[in-house]
Amino acid sequence: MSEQKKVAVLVGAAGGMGLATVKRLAADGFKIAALDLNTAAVAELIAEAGIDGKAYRIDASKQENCNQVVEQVVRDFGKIDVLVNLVGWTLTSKFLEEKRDYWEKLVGINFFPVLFMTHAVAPIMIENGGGKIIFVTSDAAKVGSGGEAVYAGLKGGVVAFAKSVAREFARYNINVNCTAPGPTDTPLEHDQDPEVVARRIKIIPFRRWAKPEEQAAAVSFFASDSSDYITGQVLSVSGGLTMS
Ligand SMILES: NC(=O)C1=CN([C@@H]2O[C@H](COP(=O)(O)OP(=O)(O)OC[C@H]3O[C@@H](n4cnc5c(N)ncnc54)[C@H](O)[C@@H]3O)[C@@H](O)[C@H]2O)C=CC1
Ligand SMILES: CC(C)c1ccc(C(=O)O)c(O)c1O
Repeated sequence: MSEQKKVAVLVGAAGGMGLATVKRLAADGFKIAALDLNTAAVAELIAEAGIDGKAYRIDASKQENCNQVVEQVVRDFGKIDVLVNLVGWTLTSKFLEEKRDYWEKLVGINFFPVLFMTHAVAPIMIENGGGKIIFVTSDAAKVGSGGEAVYAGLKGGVVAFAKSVAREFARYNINVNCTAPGPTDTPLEHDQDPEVVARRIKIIPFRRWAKPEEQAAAVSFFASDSSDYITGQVLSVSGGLTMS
C-alpha cells in the first residue's frame, strides 16, 4: 500500500547514475524525491515511467537551499527513510596548474552537499526511528587519480566523514555507507579527456566501463533491509580496479 512505502531522497538524481538509481529504487518499491540542479531529465523520467515520486530543484552546495528542499520533501512525503548523495564533478588537469577558484568549485560540489544534506536529513531519520544514508564516492578516494588530485582528496574526505557519522548515528539506527564507483558510462566520464579514459579502462580487469545500472544495484543493496547490520563501509563497484 502506498502509505507503507519507504521514501528515498536522491541528490544528483538527474545525472547518469542518478537516473539509473531513481529507476532502480522505484522498482524496489521506494517513493522517490529526486533532487538536482537541473531537474528536466528526471522530471521527464518520473512522468514517462509513472514513478511514484517528484522532482525538486536544488543547489546542494547551498545549505539554506538544502534545508528548504528537505522541509518541502517532508511536507510532501511525511518522512525520509533513505538519503543518497550522487552529486559530484571534476575536470582533469594538473594540480600545479590549477587555481583556487577551481578548488572552491570542487569543494562546493563534491563535499558540501554531503554535509548539508546529512545535517538536514539525519534529524528527520532520528525522529522516524532510523534510516539509511549512502554516499556515492569514487575509487579515486582509495587509490588517488592523477589529474584529479583535489576531487580524489574530497571523495576521500567523504569516506572519512561517512565512517565518522556511521559511528555517531549507529545509536539512532542509521546506517551510513559509501559506494566507490570506477569509470562509469555517464556524462561525467564522457566529458573527460578520451586518452585518460582509455588509460583507465586498460587497468580495469573487466576492461570496460561500468553501466550506471551496475552502480544503482550497489546503492539498492545499501538502501535495503539486507544491509541492516552494515555501516561505515565502502563498496567498490569498479570491475576489480581496486581490491582492498
Ligand atoms: N561517472 C563516473 O565514471 C564516476 C562517477 N563517480 C561519482 O558518481 C556520482 C554520480 O556521477 P555521474 O552520474 O557520473 O555524474 P553526472 O555528471 O552524470 O551527474 C551529476 C549530477 O549532479 C548534479 N549536480 C551538480 N551540481 C549540483 C548541485 N550543486 N546541486 C544539485 N545537483 C548538482 C548535476 O546536475 C548532475 O545531474 C558523482 O558523485 C561522481 O563523482 C565516481 C566514480 C566514477
Ligand atoms: C582511480 C580510477 C582510475 C578512477 C576511479 C574513479 C574516477 C571518477 O570518480 O571519475 C576516476 O576519475 C578515476 O580516475
